[in-house]
Amino acid sequence: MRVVAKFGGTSLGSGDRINRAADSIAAAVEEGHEIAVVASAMGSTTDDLLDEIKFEADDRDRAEIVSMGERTSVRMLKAALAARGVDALFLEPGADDWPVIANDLGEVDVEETQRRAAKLAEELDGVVPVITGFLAQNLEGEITTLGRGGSDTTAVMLGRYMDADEVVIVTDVEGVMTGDPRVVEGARNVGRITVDELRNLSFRGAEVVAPSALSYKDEELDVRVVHYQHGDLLTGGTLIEGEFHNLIDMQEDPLACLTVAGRAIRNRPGILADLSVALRDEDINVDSVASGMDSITFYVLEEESNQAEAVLHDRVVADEALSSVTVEDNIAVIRVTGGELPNRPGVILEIVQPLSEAGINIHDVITSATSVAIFVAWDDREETLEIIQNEF
Ligand SMILES: Nc1ncnc2c1ncn2[C@@H]1O[C@H](COP(=O)(O)OP(=O)(O)O)[C@@H](O)[C@H]1O
Ligand SMILES: N[C@@H](CC(=O)OP(=O)(O)O)C(=O)O
Repeated sequence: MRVVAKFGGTSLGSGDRINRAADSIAAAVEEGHEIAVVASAMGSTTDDLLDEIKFEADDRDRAEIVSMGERTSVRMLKAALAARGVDALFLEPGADDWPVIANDLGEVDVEETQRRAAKLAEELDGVVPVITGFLAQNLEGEITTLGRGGSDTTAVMLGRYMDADEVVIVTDVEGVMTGDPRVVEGARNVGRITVDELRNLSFRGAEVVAPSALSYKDEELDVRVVHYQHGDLLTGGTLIEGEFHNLIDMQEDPLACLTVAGRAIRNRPGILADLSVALRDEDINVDSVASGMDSITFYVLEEESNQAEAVLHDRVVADEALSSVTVEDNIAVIRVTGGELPNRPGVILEIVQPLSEAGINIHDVITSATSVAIFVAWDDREETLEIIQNEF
């Protein structure tokens, strides 16, 4: 099996941990696997280096300084592997075989990186390359970085472009857990999770795998998260499944929008739950909810609109602090999911501006960490879809 194993800062945080990392790599090589290693800076080295820049330094100097973290780790790990009789070499920007090319903003040159990674893969041949994570080289040959947490991106991207079977992210937790074990008690390993689910979580603070790394995951590439104490790179931990979806998707059937207004919405805890339970009890599936100060809007399939209206009307009649329910049919929703949406300043404007120029009335915009849903009239859906497709 061809494996890219990424060791995070925590798994290389001391000489003892580097020995442990080298043992696990040596064991996998011994079992006959082809291994490429991606190494982060030891422990908190990146933060420590950045903290010591107490002077004006341009981006180039900062990248040079911060790169010393990863450049130290790969030398340590390569030497630890050599001490175990493993034939290894270290790779950093500037090396002949260096694979990761990006501009000074950290945007990867996909074509060039793919070409170089494929070449590196051909040359694996019994030698373990230990590659600096997080670092890239621009087309002028200068050092740049992929941004904080970028070693995960190095690993998953190289895993994909080197045609690896598996990427293993070695860190200080058993895997992806039900919550951050540093914060919640009793967190347990989820065992399996889809890449889209994890990407949502990682955009919202679960730093176990960087979100930009997950964009490179495709169906064929397994990504596993394991604890550095586990010892075996190829079993256990959490398996991240599926393919990252970057898509523009139009709901096939028309929706109806039901809006409930009343003062209860502003000041009564549990009102959203009450209304949701009433709909659930009638088996009505809610597509989306948009909550304002004085009203709540539920989007449901249009074919369920009459039933939903009756349910909500019963609640309004029974509750003095609710005033009215109203329905609009013939609504379409177009969702833009994935990509670098959350990192793209002005992304909502990029969508709504051309729609407004085309005279399309936007019914609602609902955003999440990794998606934007645009609600428009059913008759405007084709034109809206076309405009959004042109924008992305
Ligand atoms: N749901 C979660 N599952 C696992 N770890 C999580 C989760 N949410 C947050 N974390 C945190 O992510 C940390 C691992 O990420 P990070 O510190 O970046 O590791 P590394 O140095 O190996 O890259 C864990 O120590 C844990 O506190
Ligand atoms: N060392 C870099 C890159 C990185 O990915 O680190 P880690 O794997 O420890 O999260 C950083 O701190 O941003």
